[in-house]
Amino acid sequence: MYTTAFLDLPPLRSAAGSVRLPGSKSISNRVLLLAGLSAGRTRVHDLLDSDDTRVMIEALRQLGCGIEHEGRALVVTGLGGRLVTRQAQLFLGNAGTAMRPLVAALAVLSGLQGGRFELSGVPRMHERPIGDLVDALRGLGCQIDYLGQDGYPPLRLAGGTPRVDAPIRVRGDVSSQFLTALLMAAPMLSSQSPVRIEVVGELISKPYIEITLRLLERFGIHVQRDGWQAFTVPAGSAYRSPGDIHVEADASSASYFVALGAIASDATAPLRIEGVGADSIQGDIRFVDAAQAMGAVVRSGPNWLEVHRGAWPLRALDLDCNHIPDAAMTLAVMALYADGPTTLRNIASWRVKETDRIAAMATELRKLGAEVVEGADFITVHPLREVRAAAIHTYDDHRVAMCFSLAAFHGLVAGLEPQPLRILDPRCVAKTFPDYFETLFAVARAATADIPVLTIDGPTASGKGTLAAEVARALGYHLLDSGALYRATALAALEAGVDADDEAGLAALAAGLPLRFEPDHVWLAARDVSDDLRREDVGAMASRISAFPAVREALRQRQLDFRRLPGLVADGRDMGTVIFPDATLKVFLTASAETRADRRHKQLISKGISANLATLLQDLQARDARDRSRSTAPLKPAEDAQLLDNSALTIEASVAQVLEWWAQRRPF
Ligand SMILES: Nc1ncnc2c1ncn2[C@@H]1O[C@H](COP(=O)(O)OP(=O)(O)OP(=O)(O)O)[C@@H](O)[C@H]1O
Ligand SMILES: Nc1ccn([C@@H]2O[C@H](COP(=O)(O)O)[C@@H](O)[C@H]2O)c(=O)n1
Repeated sequence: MYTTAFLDLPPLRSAAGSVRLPGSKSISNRVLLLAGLSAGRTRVHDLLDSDDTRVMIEALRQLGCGIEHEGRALVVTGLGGRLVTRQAQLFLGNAGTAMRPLVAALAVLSGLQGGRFELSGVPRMHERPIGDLVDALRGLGCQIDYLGQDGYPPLRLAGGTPRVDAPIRVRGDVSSQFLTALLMAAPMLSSQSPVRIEVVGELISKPYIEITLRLLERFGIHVQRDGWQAFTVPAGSAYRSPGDIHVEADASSASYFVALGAIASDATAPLRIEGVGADSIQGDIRFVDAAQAMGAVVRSGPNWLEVHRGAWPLRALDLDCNHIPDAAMTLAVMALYADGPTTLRNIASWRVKETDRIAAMATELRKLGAEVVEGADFITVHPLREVRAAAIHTYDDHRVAMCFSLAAFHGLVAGLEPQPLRILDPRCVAKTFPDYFETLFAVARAATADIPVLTIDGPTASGKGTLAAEVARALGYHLLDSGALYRATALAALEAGVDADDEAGLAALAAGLPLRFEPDHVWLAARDVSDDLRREDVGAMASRISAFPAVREALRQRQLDFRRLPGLVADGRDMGTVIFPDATLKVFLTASAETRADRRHKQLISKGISANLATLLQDLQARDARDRSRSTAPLKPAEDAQLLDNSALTIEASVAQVLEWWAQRRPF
């Protein structure tokens, strides 16, 4: 997951391959609560692991449900209708799918059995209306107090005397989650008589109610329906755990990849989406119809989709999106690639989601250069005719971040000069799809020259590795420690007894090294050699063999292969001069030999390795001399490098300086 302050996306050009999507948020949180209310154990497979499900799991744990991991499944041992904890303060982040159903379930339980529960969330949660649900529950006889502003969380649920002698009435035109919440809680009120719930006003987001009804069925509750206006839970209904239940992949998350295929995949290499398909019970699967109307070519199986571009530019749409409120945001970005203005209607619910999504989408699309018209319940987006480099504000809204990543393909629009795109606070995708950007980068392609590289070269122990790792972390970029390749060759040569003067033998060894890099670890075949690579004898051997042109050539392509989306920070001796001469920023890092010897000395001592400062200074000077004087790729600053002497700088100050130089080269 990207936890950086921003993520820069270079211009993207195509997409191919296969993605497996995380579980549906809507299904995950419904299943968790139903499992928590049922008696016995429910083994939940393919559960979404995200911010919103974590708050639900934590709430269930606080309420006394058993939560255990069994392999990759989560086992919930439910309450069986009996409260074991009568008091709790539950923090539910910004998860509407946790807040609304828990309010209903705990209001009913505390009314029937006594108890006092406080439910709160992040500040935005306290701006998301819940008054219609509270009114319905109060109408039943539940006691609920607002702890902040009337009509909004936080709330206190403090008992009461719930009765179902009259139908429960709830508004359906603000959020369908209110009805979902009541449907999931209703079985607890059905011991004596049926529970009838009547919807006041036009019910929005009906497909989400369909999910609720289907999942209630799986848990033994057979709701009788009167169209979309009234629902009856029969008398004597009781939650029954299905034992095992599988969560299908998230259809709303699939929308980004369906759109990606429509924009950037061709028929010879379509984009394949695993985990959700034609048999999905999620309403957002209907996004596929909208994408097809815009020109996508889609094939599907029960739990997979395959998508590629059909019409280009895409065809403009005028669509009532009430049935796909979440996925419709993706259409707003697809509209940039259409042949005319696209209007998305009946989307008033966008205004009370994680943020005011109509305002957010309009503001950010305009930043890119698009013409946008917004109304109370619609948005019209015109295709891009000009484009600007833009830093997209994401409003702590996962869907804003995910759908705007698709704007990075604007270079595919005829006549547009591609511009970099910045997604601010990319971590917000953790709400439903923590690995969204990693998944995107696994299938998206950019021109190699467009993938930014920042190089840090310099002599031994100048702090290149430390600086490079920190800068890569701040930017969310990949990291290449090129010295590790030379060290691995040296280690393999020492262990195989290859002579330090045998250039051809060393080059052959380098070319065939079974090397694998993981964060903070380097593997040689099945062995973790991270510590061995830092040995002084290995460093000395690396310094000798790195002078051979054939060895350098053997390692060249491996280094180039590190240039992957979204970008690379590379440290070594010749990163800026030879391997990545087109790097966006080249830093040449130095420190006095004494300072460097002292740092290396401390580094070794801290690892429990004894070392002599004078010997270290001598070795280091010898190694510098060898690196500087060799004929191939000698250690020297690139002509366009920024020089940084960090003898008197802290690590933090060095990192800040490099990030400042980087920022100066960015258009944001
Ligand atoms: N600016 C700095 N101030 C103080 N210590 C630093 C600074 N930069 C790095 N160091 C410390 O110096 C030591 C050597 O740093 P590092 O391993 O990053 O150097 P390097 O140039 O990558 O070395 P090598 O070329 O041998 O791989 C580490 O212990 C690191 O914490
Ligand atoms: N791009 C590079 C990186 C390293 N070397 C040589 O490898 C030795 C070990 O490198 P460290 O950065 O891990 O110390 C080093 O002494 C260099 O001789 C290189 O040539 N080019």
